[in-house]
Amino acid sequence: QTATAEQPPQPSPSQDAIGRQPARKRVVSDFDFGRTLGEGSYSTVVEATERATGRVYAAKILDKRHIIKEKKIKYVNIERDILQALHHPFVVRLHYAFQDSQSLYFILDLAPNGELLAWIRKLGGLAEACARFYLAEIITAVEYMHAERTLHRDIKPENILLGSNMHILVTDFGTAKMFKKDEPDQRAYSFVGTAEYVSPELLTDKAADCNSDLWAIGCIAFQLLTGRPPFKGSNEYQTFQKVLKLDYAFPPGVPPHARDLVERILVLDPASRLGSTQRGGLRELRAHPFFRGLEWHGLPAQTPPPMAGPA
Ligand SMILES: C[C@@H](Nc1nc2c(c3cc(-c4cn[nH]c4)ccc13)C(=O)N=C/C2=C\CC1CC1)C(C)(C)C
Repeated sequence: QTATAEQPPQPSPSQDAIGRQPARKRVVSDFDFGRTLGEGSYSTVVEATERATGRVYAAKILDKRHIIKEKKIKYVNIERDILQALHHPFVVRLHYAFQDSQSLYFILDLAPNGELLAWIRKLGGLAEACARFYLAEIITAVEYMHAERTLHRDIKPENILLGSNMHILVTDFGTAKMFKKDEPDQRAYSFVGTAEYVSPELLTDKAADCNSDLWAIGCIAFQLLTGRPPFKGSNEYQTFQKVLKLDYAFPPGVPPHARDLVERILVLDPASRLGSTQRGGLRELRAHPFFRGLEWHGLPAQTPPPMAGPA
């Protein structure tokens, strides 16, 4: 198409105003699938390179027959809808979704620096400045989800990934719950999370709400500081007993402010937890002395402190 002097080139009908291609439906053959990154209960996550652009993503692949046999279709649709609805720098983004005869494919952000859990294990916990920074990012991400009427319900260090810039990407919404605007009872009754992070109220009256995600944040805070979750039994039942009895202890060397923050969150009565919905929500955590000096605004634009283990 040649542009004459007086007539600028008109974008051809297949191009939109600024010459961009409209988003074309992707198919399996658009991608080369590579190494396995993680295994979920009903899915595998592998590296996926888009042939046309060379862009590298993560592909969550679900076997359709297995999903149908296990009656998980509802959960898969819930996860896709929630991933499509959430837009935040600290939440993994869904770029494309498609299927072939055997599988469903979700094409998502790749988190090249893997799971936060791997870093905690490698370093035996994080230095106070790192624990502060990453706890603040986790609180920011969960606060955003709660503002979008979404409970994650399975927050844990293996679901908190690290992007190439070492900021967090929260993932695994297969067990999340998004409430409708006018839904009166913002509590969910259908799922129990991972034993080490499950809240006492979920074990006693099966009801999970924002305060249950807050409890998990308290468990993660302990683990960031000490390298291990607060409640860990030799089996799931033992772990549940420890949770119900608030049976945990700090190892020596945890700074007093950090210890105080954990102790104010890991409270059996959900409403009495620092950051509970009854006390005004997660924003209450920002004022705690442990976060003194941290700039809460613009975390995605800040440079994370270099990953380091406890002194
Ligand atoms: C939590 C998940 N594990 C993972 N899910 C995702 C990863 C991921 C990456 C590494 C990794 C990268 N480098 N080294 C390790 C290790 C585990 C990963 C990623 O990059 N992008 C999106 C992901 C998930 C999105 C999808 C849930 C919606 C489980 C264990 C369930 C498979």
